[in-house]
Amino acid sequence: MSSPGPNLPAKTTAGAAEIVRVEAVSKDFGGPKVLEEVTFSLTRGHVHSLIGPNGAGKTTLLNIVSCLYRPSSGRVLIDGRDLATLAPHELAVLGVARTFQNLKICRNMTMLENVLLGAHVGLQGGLWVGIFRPASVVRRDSELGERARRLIAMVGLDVTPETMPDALSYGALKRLELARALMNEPALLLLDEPAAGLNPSEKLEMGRLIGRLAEQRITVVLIEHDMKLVMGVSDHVVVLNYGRRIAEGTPHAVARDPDVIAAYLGTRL
Ligand SMILES: Nc1ncnc2c1ncn2[C@@H]1O[C@H](COP(=O)(O)OP(=O)(O)OP(=O)(O)O)[C@@H](O)[C@H]1O
Repeated sequence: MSSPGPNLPAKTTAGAAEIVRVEAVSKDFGGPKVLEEVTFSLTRGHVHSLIGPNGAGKTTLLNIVSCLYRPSSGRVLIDGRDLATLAPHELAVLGVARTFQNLKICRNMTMLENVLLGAHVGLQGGLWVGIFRPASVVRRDSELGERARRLIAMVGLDVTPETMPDALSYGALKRLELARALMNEPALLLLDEPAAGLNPSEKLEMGRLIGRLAEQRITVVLIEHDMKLVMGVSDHVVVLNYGRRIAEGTPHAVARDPDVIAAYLGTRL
């Protein structure tokens, strides 16, 4: 992953490039709407948090932005491309990666192999290339292996990459998932509750890690219930309640928004 060059512009909202636009998105599953006319846009290289009480529609929205669900109406544009025109596998080409609320780790594969699963490389050349492995394929595999090892270290997993997942703590497995999501050098990273189940020091470390990703110009969308983490790491927060966007803005602004305070029944954000 490349570091930002010295000439990269500082993070500003005004005039900064939009990477995602969610336009009047509604969703139902055959019953009442779980998302209703939700509109907002996300700025490249920023950390955006999607918050709201349980059942507000956060994961549904993330599933729409990652092409797992189609909206019932409205549309989502990534880099100006309407997701309705894309097949789900084309999302990786747009540079979108995600992690899930529940761990999706292959227990019978090493950490390294799990991270390598994040590399979207097809079997170019088919079976014969796979069997005879020309120099270009050997070189590609070795570069991917190096990249996976660097990412394992970057997310702070200080054990040999050949370690089996069963030897890792829950917090370490969350970081392993993050390393796998980074394997394809995403421009847009969608994280569904990356800190759920972590202890306070692991949460702090996850927050630092997310901040470092944004420094590398990766746009992060974070669903998170831990308000300390959200307030500490976000440039921009979108608040959903009963499927509607009730507020958006800086963490400071949304924490003082009366509608947001009411939605959280007075809970201090
Ligand atoms: N596949 C589905 N079929 C039917 N209803 C669904 C489906 N997925 C989500 N829902 C409903 O949509 C609503 C919003 O759910 P969603 O998981 O998006 O909320 P959330 O804000 O992510 O909640 P939480 O914070 O508890 O994870 C809920 O009422 C849920 O039951």
